[in-house]
Amino acid sequence: MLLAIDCGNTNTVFSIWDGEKFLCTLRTSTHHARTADAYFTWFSTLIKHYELELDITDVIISSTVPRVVFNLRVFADRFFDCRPLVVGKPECLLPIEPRVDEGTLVGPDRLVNAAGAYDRHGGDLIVVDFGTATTFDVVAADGAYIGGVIAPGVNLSLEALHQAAAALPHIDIAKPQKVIGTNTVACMQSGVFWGYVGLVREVCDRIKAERDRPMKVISTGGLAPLFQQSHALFDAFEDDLTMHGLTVIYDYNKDN
Ligand SMILES: Nc1ncnc2c1ncn2[C@@H]1O[C@H](COP(=O)(O)OP(=O)(O)O)[C@@H](O)[C@H]1O
Ligand SMILES: CC(C)(COP(=O)(O)O)[C@@H](O)C(=O)NCCC(=O)O
Ligand SMILES: [K+]
Repeated sequence: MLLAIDCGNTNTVFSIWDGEKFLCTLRTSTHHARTADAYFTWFSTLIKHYELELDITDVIISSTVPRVVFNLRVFADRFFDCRPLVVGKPECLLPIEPRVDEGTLVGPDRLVNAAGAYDRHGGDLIVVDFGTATTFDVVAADGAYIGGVIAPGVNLSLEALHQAAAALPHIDIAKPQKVIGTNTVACMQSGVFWGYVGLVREVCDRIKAERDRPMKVISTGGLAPLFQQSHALFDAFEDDLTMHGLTVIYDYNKDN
């Protein structure tokens, strides 16, 4: 049984894969100072709720936060007696190497998204991941990650407004009914929500024009559901795309 760990800048997600399906998914906030023992306390307490027969033999980790990897490695070693595969490290093979500028360290989450999306949809894709940052990962016809776009995340944009302007409150994102806000909160939500709809449309159109071919657009990430119904931006929404990519990379390493 595989424990797949996807650590983003905001949230860390653990999923258990039995070779055919995910048995359960647990989410906690990302803290670089969390120890291996603290991970285990949290994990073992929560997992009881699912009443599963667990036999975890392997662990794979993708982390956009380099500092958490040490404690997750200790966690895997101490409690599951295994050496985890860490995406982005030389010993973790990728089904196909990224084609980017030499010396570029691509976020492992983006490599994982590319692998997961290619496995499900084939090539010529754009994966839009609404996480801490909003990333666009471009996948070529052969499945290679060939670059993309990094924009500030939705919540980060709202937080930046609040931090920089004395009269703007801390608010949560929501889809506004109208564009013209008639109060401060509605104005902020409109700017960020409709601004992102425009951002996604413009960036995807330009990527397709630059690649000069039709491309499928897949959305994922914590805030993707909010944009799912918005004006046919996406061909598919897959909230488990990163987790699926981790199982694809794990299988590839087992076989090679
Ligand atoms: N179900 C949800 N509803 C509202 N906001 C969410 C939800 N899940 C995640 N978020 C928010 O979406 C943002 C991105 O979350 P996530 O995709 O987990 O980020 P990351 O992968 O970068 O850690 C965060 O600001 C988080 O607070
Ligand atoms: C762009 C990111 C911050 C997105 O991370 P996330 O929103 O998932 O926490 C992450 O993929 C990253 O740190 N990338 C490194 C730079 C690059 O991918 O080119
Ligand atoms: K992201």
